[in-house]
Amino acid sequence: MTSKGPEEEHPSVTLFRQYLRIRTVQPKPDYGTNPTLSSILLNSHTDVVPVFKECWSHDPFEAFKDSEGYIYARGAQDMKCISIQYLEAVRMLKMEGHQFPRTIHMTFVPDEEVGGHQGMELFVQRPEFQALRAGFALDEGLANPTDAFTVFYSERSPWWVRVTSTGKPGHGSRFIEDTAAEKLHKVVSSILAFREKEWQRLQSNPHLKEGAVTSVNLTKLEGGVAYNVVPATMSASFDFRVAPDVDLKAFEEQLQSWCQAAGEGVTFEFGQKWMQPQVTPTDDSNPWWAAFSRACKDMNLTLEPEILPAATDSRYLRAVGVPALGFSPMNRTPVLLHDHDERLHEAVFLRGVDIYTRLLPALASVPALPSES
Ligand SMILES: CSCC[C@H](NC=O)C(=O)O
Ligand SMILES: [Zn+2]
Ligand SMILES: [Zn+2]
Repeated sequence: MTSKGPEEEHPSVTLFRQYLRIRTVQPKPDYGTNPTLSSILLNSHTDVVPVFKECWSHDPFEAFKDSEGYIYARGAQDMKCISIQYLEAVRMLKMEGHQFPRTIHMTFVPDEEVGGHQGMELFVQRPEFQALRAGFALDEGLANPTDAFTVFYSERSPWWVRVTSTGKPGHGSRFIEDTAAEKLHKVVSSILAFREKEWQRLQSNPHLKEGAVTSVNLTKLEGGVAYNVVPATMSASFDFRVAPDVDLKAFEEQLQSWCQAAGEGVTFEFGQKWMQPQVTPTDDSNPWWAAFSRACKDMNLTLEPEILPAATDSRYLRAVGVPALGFSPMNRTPVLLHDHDERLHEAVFLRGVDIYTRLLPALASVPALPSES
């Protein structure tokens, strides 16, 4: 039992012996890092979105691997792949005995898919978060079907808006004026006309990517009690995703004026209203970007920097001053997050581990910033 050679040694014993080799001797313990420098935060969320099981080729929680190597599961792209890739890359680097000036932290947070309000939004306000001293963060991005890799340096601001219209009720057989439905229809038309304008702007400019324009969808209509009763109130809910260069105050005034123009008794409320869009600079003035893009270049990876159309926990990190990049190392992969048959090829997954084993040393070795010296 005790005389086994190294190849047979119990992994717990190996880990114990590795730990013993780190010279954490007081009064100058070598904790393996330069604790005066800010750290690298590798963030991932553990929750996934629901499934329509009957629309899947395989049980979405079985992680079935087909004969070609595609792994089918909810979370295969969003974002259980990345959680394990971080862990595997860090494990490899530790196994090879690497140490870097900056500490690498990993966070596995809940509730991203429902807005992060009980997750990252709270966490960034906690002393435990401050204690991590994060200087830079990596978080999720999206797959890219081409050879290139997409990297997200900002996100659109989610604004969930419910417009409520009130008007004259009455019998369904009559020509009633000033009804809730008629006024709601006007607001819906104004907002959908704006949607069309943004869509055309996106279509007509090949340099613009989806995240650079504002999108909106009508996602809910509520109201009414019976065919022959004109209701006194009706509402429409919209999912706006506001581009980061939009003047948010002016945009809110625009919403106000669409409602006003529809008539009396039309109001709106927010279900979600993000007011702190931030952009992580993607030029060499940002040393984190310089290290990230240089490491990618060294691996011959083509990067496509974009604004994320949706919202992730990166917005909370950026809002408290931690520059963040959204990066899911999945090229040649269709974007299947939240979709039926979400899947990832095992070779793409494994390459992602390799990519992180190159990225992490580069990021964790960024020299002291002017603010850190
Ligand atoms: C705006 S809170 C919801 C966050 C959600 N994130 C991922 O899909 C999204 O709808 O973008
Ligand atoms: Zn996600
Ligand atoms: Zn998601």
